[in-house]
Amino acid sequence: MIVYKSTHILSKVQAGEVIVSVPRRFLITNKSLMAIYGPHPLSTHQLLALHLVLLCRDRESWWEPYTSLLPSHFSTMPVKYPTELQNHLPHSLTEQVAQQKHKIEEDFVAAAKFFNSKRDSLQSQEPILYEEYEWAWLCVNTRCIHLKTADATAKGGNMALAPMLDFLNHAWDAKIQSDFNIKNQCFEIKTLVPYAKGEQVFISYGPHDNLAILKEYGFVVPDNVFNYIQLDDEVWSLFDDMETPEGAIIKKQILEGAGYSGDYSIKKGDVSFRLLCALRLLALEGAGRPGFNRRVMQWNDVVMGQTERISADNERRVMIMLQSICGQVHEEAAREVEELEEIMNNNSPGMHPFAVRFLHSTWNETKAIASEMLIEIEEKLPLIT
Ligand SMILES: C[S@@+](CC[C@H](N)C(=O)[O-])C[C@H]1O[C@@H](n2cnc3c(N)ncnc32)[C@H](O)[C@@H]1O
Repeated sequence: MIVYKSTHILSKVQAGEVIVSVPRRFLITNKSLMAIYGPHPLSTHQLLALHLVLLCRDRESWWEPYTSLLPSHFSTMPVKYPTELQNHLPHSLTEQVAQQKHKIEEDFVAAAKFFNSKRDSLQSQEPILYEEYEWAWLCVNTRCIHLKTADATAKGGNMALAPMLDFLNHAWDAKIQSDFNIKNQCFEIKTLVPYAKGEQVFISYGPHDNLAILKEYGFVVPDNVFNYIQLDDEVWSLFDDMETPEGAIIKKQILEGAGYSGDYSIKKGDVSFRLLCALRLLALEGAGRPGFNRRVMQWNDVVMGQTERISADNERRVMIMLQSICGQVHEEAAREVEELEEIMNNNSPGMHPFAVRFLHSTWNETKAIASEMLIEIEEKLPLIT
């Protein structure tokens, strides 16, 4: 069972009011931990996770009211999915999740080594187990704040745990400001909109699409305006399918040289300019043959914003290529939606129902974006003259 904790307003709040304020002495930072552990070779994330492990082991800890409210598991995070579910992740996420797993493993080794070197001076004598460190690492990942003030001793970013503040949930459209207030020495969250008594307060964890939220925090939000579809794999295979091997190399080098290699995407009703640039170049004929350089100059004019298009024919070919890519993505997403529905209906053991539901939702969103794009292309194609 997921225990979803959230923060609600006790009495009416005006826009501009501070809604959460965590005094410096309650922030768990690299500096505050150095006072306990001394100089150390760890990144702040590695050390915060180790500290959480040790805090949770200490039943007498002053922090028990805080640690007892931390999540009991992270089964909705892709890094914790069973293999059967991981096989349904979009390609763009598979590699990132593998990297995250590798990072946790590396951090565990570094933290365990440091702990062993300090074991005599620390009360906790039992060796650190991977499972408990992974849990603590994910707690830090899903709950830390990033302080803007520079701390030269903090490696890998000036992160901190801010107890209380980390019970605030995310909404992509939350309107807040957060910063450390040097006057009163508190980390504060100010709301930019009013709240009525009893309403849940949200903050924004950043302008993330649902796949990024799923990977870093293990949930998704409805109607996320930051959703998009990454299409690099599809674009590169189109280059290989439509060009001779030499032509593909020439065109990929042109994209590289112009700074337009990769990061191709579409979102609701919008094709990224980078993707259009790549497809416009792919639609140019005769790579490496006479006259090609002149056509590349025309392409360059469009890239630089000096003209809007190369030709009607080029635009039409771009639309047809986009149609083929979106068709492919739509087909894959529809298949994944069906397969995940089957998994949901079968109540597969070892799979958290919310994990399946969230992943299903991301594929449904991909399907919807691709489907809308296909309708738009259908309408646009006959109008290109
Ligand atoms: C900083 S904590 C927020 C407090 C959290 N709800 C708790 O129970 O401790 C971040 C975690 O809260 C959950 N969360 C935050 N915003 C959410 C939302 N809009 N919908 C569902 N879960 C959310 C996710 O599990 C995420 O990893």
